[in-house]
Amino acid sequence: MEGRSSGIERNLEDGGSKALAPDEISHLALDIGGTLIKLVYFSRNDSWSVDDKGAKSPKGDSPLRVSCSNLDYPILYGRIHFAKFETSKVNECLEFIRSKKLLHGGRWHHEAPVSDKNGIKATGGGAYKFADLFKENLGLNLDKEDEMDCLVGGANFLLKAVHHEAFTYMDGQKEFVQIDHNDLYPYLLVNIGSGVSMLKVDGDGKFERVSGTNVGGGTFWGLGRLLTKCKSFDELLQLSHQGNNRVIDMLVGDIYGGMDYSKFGLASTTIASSFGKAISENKELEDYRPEDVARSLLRMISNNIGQISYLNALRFGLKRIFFGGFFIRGHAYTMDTISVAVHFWSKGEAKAMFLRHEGFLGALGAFMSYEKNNYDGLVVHQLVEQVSTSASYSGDKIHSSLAGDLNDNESIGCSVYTT
Ligand SMILES: Nc1ncnc2c1ncn2[C@@H]1O[C@H](COP(=O)(O)OP(=O)(O)OP(=O)(O)O)[C@@H](O)[C@H]1O
Ligand SMILES: CC(C)(CO)[C@@H](O)C(=O)NCCC(=O)O
Repeated sequence: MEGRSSGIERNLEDGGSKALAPDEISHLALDIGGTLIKLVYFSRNDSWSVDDKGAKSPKGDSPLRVSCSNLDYPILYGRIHFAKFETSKVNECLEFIRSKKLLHGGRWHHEAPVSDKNGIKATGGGAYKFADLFKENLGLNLDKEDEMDCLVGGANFLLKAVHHEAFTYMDGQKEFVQIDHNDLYPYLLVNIGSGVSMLKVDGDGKFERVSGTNVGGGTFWGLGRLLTKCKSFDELLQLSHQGNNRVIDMLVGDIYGGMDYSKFGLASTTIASSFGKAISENKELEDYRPEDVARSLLRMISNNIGQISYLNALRFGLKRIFFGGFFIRGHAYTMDTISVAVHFWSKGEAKAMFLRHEGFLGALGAFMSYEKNNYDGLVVHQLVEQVSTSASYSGDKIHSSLAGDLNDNESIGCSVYTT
């Protein structure tokens, strides 16, 4: 995973490697998962400002203020930035935070209580596992937020605040979904990370973790690495593009002599048994093309997750299923497989939807949880624009990111106020 093995940052407004002045950066939040660390922070930017109607005004301090609980706060303009790192290379994350001076930024208006000095919001299992490492290396206290709370907080925030966040994907067609804020709940949130969590979401902070499966993104990457000798997740995904799963999967037609099993709606092309052909042929792993193995594996795991998701949606009578987590990576074949599985099993009743900021739900939830504090809370007042550039960070170099990977080249322009 050359160039991507280090931190990957989206849309560096300052041109990339230059660290922003410390007081321009704040509200750093982390989601430290089993495979990836996701990092989100706000950078203040006075080079543009936007009024309530979305009109831009010239550089300078904003005259706008917002009233909240009888208090008056100045509105600040800037961007929410996203970055990710491999958890196994946590030191690169530490170095990124250090080199970009992310931890000194921040407290604009109030002095934080002494106990909270140098504290940042963090979620995911790594917030526990790496607490000492962050403390020893950066002097940083990880203020732990529950990972499911954060997933739901992040998903609700994105669905309500970001235009064109959710979309369907079927037969190569991507269609953005208009979210009706008054008719968002209930929905099923399926987060496909290393493992998979399924949550029934009924409102802000109102949810239940209804299911999960250990066959998730970690399974795809782990098994795929062993079977194909791929060196990176992106390479494995790329391989799967070129593969043909029918070489390894046993299809209904293979069993039925080329015919459909139409009595039960099973077309001859339906997979009857993932990897099923590998038992009947006198072949070793080396005799299969890694492309075909990668394709079968991706199909097997996506299908399985789609099916379990459908069953859980059925359990609770949910029609909308939103999929997040970095397993998806905006990858057409993955989304198509999940969509077809949901469509097939629900007979078109349930809809699979995907999120543009799929992998950052937890980190955004942790970021939004600053708002809950009664000091130094950050309230996103308005999301203004969506700008894409093709920049990624590795050490102090900028690389261009993978084409089509929405999460690798974005930050969100926004106005905020701090309470
Ligand atoms: N660059 C990458 N390197 C490794 N895995 C990747 C990469 N990009 C996407 N993935 C996939 O994303 C998965 C991790 O997704 P995500 O970051 O959402 O979960 P996590 O937070 O690490 O896991 P968990 O929530 O289970 O602790 C990996 O298991 C892999 O399938
Ligand atoms: C353990 C977590 C929550 C860690 O993020 C995740 O990897 C997961 O949901 N795994 C699936 C566990 C299960 O429900 O079988």
